[in-house]
Amino acid sequence: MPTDASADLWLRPAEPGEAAVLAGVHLQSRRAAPMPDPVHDEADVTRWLAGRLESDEVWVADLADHGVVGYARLTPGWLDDLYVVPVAARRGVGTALLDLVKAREPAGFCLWVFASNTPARAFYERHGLVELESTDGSANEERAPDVRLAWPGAEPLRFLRGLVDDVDAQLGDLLARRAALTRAIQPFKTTTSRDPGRERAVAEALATRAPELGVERLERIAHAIITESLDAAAERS
Ligand SMILES: O=C(O)C(=O)C[C@]1(C(=O)O)C=C[C@@H](O)C=C1
Repeated sequence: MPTDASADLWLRPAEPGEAAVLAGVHLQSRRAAPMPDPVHDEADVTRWLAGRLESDEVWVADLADHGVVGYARLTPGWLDDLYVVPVAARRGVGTALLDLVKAREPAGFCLWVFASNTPARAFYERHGLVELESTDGSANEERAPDVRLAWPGAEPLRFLRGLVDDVDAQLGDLLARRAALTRAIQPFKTTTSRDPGRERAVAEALATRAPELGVERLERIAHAIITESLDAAAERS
């Protein structure tokens, strides 16, 4: 389909045989951006994208004078890839792809961006995405800090509450596990008094995972969790 941005720009679904071309776009745009070096070579990326083309929704941007210059890859609720080659920069290709993704995922979606990629973060901010949590990168292949972003869609409150519900489901499981451990420890203790040193250490450990909250807040949160866990344990016995 032609885009509003330019009569020369076309967006169309990717074809099954395009993995090699898209791998070139992927690696060229990665190398031009302030991102960690790719951990996979072109052959690996091509093989991986060939698989993704079978399962994911992939849209390609074609510029009349350059051919394929960008692509976007979506899975339900996520924008997994959005890459534009440097030669096509500032021609509205990224915006056109992002607008298409918004139209395809009107309820909202998330994506990950490397923390170091400040141009991409500014681009997404200009386009109404909001930054969610930051990580230290230990869960990604590059081991580089990253940030989750959300486009909250047509009904932001509904979309963001859906994300809260997902996290609360995990938090509930973690609270159940933690309360059970607090209970299991008690019979092995020689005193029923609380151990402020241990509780401070718990808060400090939590702060390495949730720096946005800081040790003092986490100490209060841990205190409430431990108080209620001890109370629940006492009620059971
Ligand atoms: O480690 C202990 O001594 C516990 O009793 C467990 C626990 C906790 O739940 O983390 C609970 C109470 C103490 O004040 C400190 C820690």
